[in-house]
Amino acid sequence: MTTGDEALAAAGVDAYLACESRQQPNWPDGEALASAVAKLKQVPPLVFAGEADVLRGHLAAAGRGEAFVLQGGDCAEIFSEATADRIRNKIKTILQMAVVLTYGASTPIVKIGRMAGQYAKPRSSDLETRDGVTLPAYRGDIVNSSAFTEESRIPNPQRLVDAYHVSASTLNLIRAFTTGGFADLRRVHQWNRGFAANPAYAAYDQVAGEIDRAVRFMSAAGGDFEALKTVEFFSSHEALLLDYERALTRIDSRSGLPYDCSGHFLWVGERTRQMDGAHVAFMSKIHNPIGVKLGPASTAADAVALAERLNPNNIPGRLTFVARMGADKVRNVLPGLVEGVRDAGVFVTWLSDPMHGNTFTSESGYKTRHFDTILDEVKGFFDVHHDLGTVPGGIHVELTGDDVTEVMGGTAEIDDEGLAKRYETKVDPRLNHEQSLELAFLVSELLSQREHPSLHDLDEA
Ligand SMILES: O=C[C@H](O)[C@H](O)COP(=O)(O)O
Ligand SMILES: C=C(OP(=O)(O)O)C(=O)O
Ligand SMILES: [Mn+2]
Repeated sequence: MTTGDEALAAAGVDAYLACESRQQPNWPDGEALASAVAKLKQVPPLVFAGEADVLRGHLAAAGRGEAFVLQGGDCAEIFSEATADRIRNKIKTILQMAVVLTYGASTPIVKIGRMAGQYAKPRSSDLETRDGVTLPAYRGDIVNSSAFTEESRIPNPQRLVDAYHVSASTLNLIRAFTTGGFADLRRVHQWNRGFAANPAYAAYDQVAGEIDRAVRFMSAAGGDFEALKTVEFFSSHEALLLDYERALTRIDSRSGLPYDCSGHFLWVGERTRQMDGAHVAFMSKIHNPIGVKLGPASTAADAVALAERLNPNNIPGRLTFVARMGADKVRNVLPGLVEGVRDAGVFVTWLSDPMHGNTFTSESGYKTRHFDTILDEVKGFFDVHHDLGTVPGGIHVELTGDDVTEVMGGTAEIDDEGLAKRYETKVDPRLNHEQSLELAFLVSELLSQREHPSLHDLDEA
């Protein structure tokens, strides 16, 4: 055992091993798994604990309404798609959305990618059947391959190590794009102008024009555009494979506390958030800002118990709840949860995931979602917070920067037939580039209706 392992064990990080761990692969080769885990315990961390602390502060601000979170990216990242073009398109889309949202929110936008680590997928079934042939389900590139052959579906521990390296190269490019000039506000704004200039998207031209005037005003008033050439961008993924997450956990040299250095922000999924389960046990010991997905069956008691367990010291920004209720349930189920948490006096940042409660199979057999339902769930989320006087802290969406056809609707009116054109996702349907921007313009409008601190208040702060 290495010294690092001893220190982590002493910090209680291994207590999760005594709990039931759902959604883990059946690795057929225990020795190969042990060897992969041993390698991962030696590699450099992907993120620095200090960066995770900075993000915690931003999430706390979002929980108070002083910032707004945009978390987005693939449902399942794919190793072979970690190319410069695809990563650039995704970053570009998120940056474009962020500029539009900044205008509506009049607050900073906290940008978090479901990127550089989103490789493990929980599944509703262990098996998949096609044309009478049944094989183990695809569980994400970190476990097996999506190709429908017996060989491809065998969990291969070498993939844990591959996931680390692909995450490292993705993160490297993200850091380059966001600090090397690509993210310059004026450049991103010009991309948005291009989008809104398309007659099909004329509905957004007025807001794009207002942003244009705001940018010109800043320029005339001597605004510091140099500072707006770089942006902060954080990485996140579902902490599903505990062998991987544990192997990338390190003791922070500054504080002596354990951080999971596979990403800045990690979340527990709807299928693995049991109070007595291994995921909650593991997450309770790491010091990153963390999230928990809450589906429509969640109760206020569940939410409060999770908050007390995962954030016993009630540290602002430590815990984010990501509500994924479904458009038809958000207005009925979410108020009880938000009220329960508020009345218990626990600090939580609330995000809306309008994707996962709104999935259905189209007549032609595609797993899809409809743009209108996605927007309706976000609206419901804002309504609930408005009625309770609480804070809608951000959105969590599945998107890609490419022109795929996976989600129905939007101005381009993708219909069932249209889904076949470019349906590429290996798990859940993603908003394409244009649908993502549309959503940003529409959410920006909702944000602009929120109460804003007056400039006078900002002065006093
Ligand atoms: O991304 C979320 C889940 O992994 C996904 O929705 C599960 O999908 P399934 O029902 O196809 O397994
Ligand atoms: C698995 C996911 O979501 P949930 O846990 O909310 O189903 C996901 O975010 O891809
Ligand atoms: Mn998904």
